[in-house]
Amino acid sequence: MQTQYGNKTTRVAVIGTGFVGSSYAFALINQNVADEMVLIDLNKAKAEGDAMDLNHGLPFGSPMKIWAGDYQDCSEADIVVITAGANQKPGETRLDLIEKNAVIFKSIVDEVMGNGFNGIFIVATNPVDILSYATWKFSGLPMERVIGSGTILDSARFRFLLSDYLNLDVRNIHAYILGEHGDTELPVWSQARVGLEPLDRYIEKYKPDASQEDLDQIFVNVRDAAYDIIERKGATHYAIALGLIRLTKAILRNENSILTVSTLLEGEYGLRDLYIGVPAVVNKNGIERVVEIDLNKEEMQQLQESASTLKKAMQPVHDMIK
Ligand SMILES: NC(=O)C1=CN([C@@H]2O[C@H](COP(=O)(O)OP(=O)(O)OC[C@H]3O[C@@H](n4cnc5c(N)ncnc54)[C@H](O)[C@@H]3O)[C@@H](O)[C@H]2O)C=CC1
Ligand SMILES: CC(=O)C(=O)O
Repeated sequence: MQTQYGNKTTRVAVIGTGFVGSSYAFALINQNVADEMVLIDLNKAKAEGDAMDLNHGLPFGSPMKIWAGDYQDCSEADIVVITAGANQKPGETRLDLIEKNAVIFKSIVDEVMGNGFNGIFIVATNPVDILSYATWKFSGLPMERVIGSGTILDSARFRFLLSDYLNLDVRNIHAYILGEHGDTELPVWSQARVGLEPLDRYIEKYKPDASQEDLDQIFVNVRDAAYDIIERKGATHYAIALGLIRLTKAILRNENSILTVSTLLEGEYGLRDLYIGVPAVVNKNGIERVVEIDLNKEEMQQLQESASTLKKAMQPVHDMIK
């Protein structure tokens, strides 16, 4: 296959084949973006079963090599996607998962690096901002090669709910959620656009029955979507899987796409030494650059508060890297 990685065989390793990992794996076989996919899980039988099941679908799709493997297979991987670890139980916050998932991450990242991995990590496990920072620290890789899914999913939810409200194609809604992938995230209303129109102008002209209460509720529904879905079916996995695919493609196809991912800030937005969801250009090198969009005073304040919540919650990781 000819990809942006030239004629080299492209390999994605998925660590953790639970709801999120297996949904991602299923989506990947439909995208014709990687030549090989290796599935790794503590529960080896689950990874083997998934590999068998996915392989049986290949006659209906594009050629690909899929197998259940182990950490040695990461040495040749271009991307390692980590979706392993505990998920939220009803009522649990993402930050509640930090203690157990940080320990799991230490062992996974040590194994991956110990086997000579030299590619790009994509992290999805929660709390994703803190575990992306942990992966960067544990791996010793440059920051541009450790990317968290950040608010990629939240921005998608925001765009979908706005498109539904305005009865428009979601692809014409340009709006970001920034900050923690979690309870302190924030909507960037001041920069939201419909086509080329600022959202408030579009609403003024074409949606006179819109109300501030409706818009506030849209954000609440975005912020609380994980709780609402987990209450109903125990996990969220399809939309994040597609978000992770979007990120995978941006890397393997060298797209230079702007996505709201979790990345290390080194002074941007007045913040440093934490991973948090902001727009960034993603290409074959990973993070090419953070994009600093104009935030109004209230949004900037909310971002600072979100960052400060994350910094406080990072202590278990700092204790592990002392
Ligand atoms: N970033 C985001 O937007 C989203 C993140 N998530 C997060 O993704 C993570 C996974 O969620 P689910 O797939 O629903 O959980 P799950 O419980 O279905 O799957 C987790 C998998 O990780 C495996 N695992 C656990 N420890 C491991 C280890 N040391 N090495 C290898 N594999 C190991 C388990 O055997 C299991 O198969 C959770 O932290 C969840 O909160 C979920 C949805 C969206
Ligand atoms: C579980 C999670 O992080 C989400 O669906 O947003």
